Amino acid sequence: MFVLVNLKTYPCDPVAVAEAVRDVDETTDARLAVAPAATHIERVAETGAETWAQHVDPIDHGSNTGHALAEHVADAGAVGTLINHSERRLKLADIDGTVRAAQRADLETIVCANNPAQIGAAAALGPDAVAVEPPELIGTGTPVSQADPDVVEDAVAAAADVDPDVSVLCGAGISTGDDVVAAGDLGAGGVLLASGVAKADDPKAALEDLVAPL
Ligand SMILES: O=C[C@H](O)COP(=O)(O)O
Repeated sequence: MFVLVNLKTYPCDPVAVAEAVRDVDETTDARLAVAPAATHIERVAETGAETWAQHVDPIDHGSNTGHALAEHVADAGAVGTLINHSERRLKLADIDGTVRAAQRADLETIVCANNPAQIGAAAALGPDAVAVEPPELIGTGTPVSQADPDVVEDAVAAAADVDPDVSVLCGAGISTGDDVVAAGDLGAGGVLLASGVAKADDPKAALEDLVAPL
């Protein structure tokens, strides 16, 4: 299972969380990675933790003030990027352009979507993976894998119909190892989570609990 921890803009220490991700990753067969804010990518990547961007823009080198260029994100140490997170929604053409920009910079891609129909459309754009996240469950602590198992199963089916090589993650409210196991039982290849680790008093203990049953 792939466990990707999105730090959003939570007021945690990104380097400390990254060190915990790195250390716990060495104890498990699961794959752990962390997605810090753009300004923290370089420091986080220097810890040795697998580092992802939360967003890049569908642009090339040039006159793009205030944008995140895929090549810059890769140079800073990121190996992949989230695209179209529920808190950073894009138009369809921009999702497509961002997947191409990330591929140009050799960044792995996960396109996020709200529901199975959008997952099918996202999978058609050729990312490495898609992530289904019902927005109403994000940050609630109520795990999608238990509160809305149908949305996960339907997302897995929708992606497989389009491209069986596109992996499916699920996210929203995931915070325990049982939630991760439930996600795997529904066909997900990983989980995308944030508050369960970023807001935990002890992020390393939270990570250890997430991977304990795997
Ligand atoms: O990127 C992560 C998701 O939005 C889930 O957030 P959450 O784990 O706080 O519900």
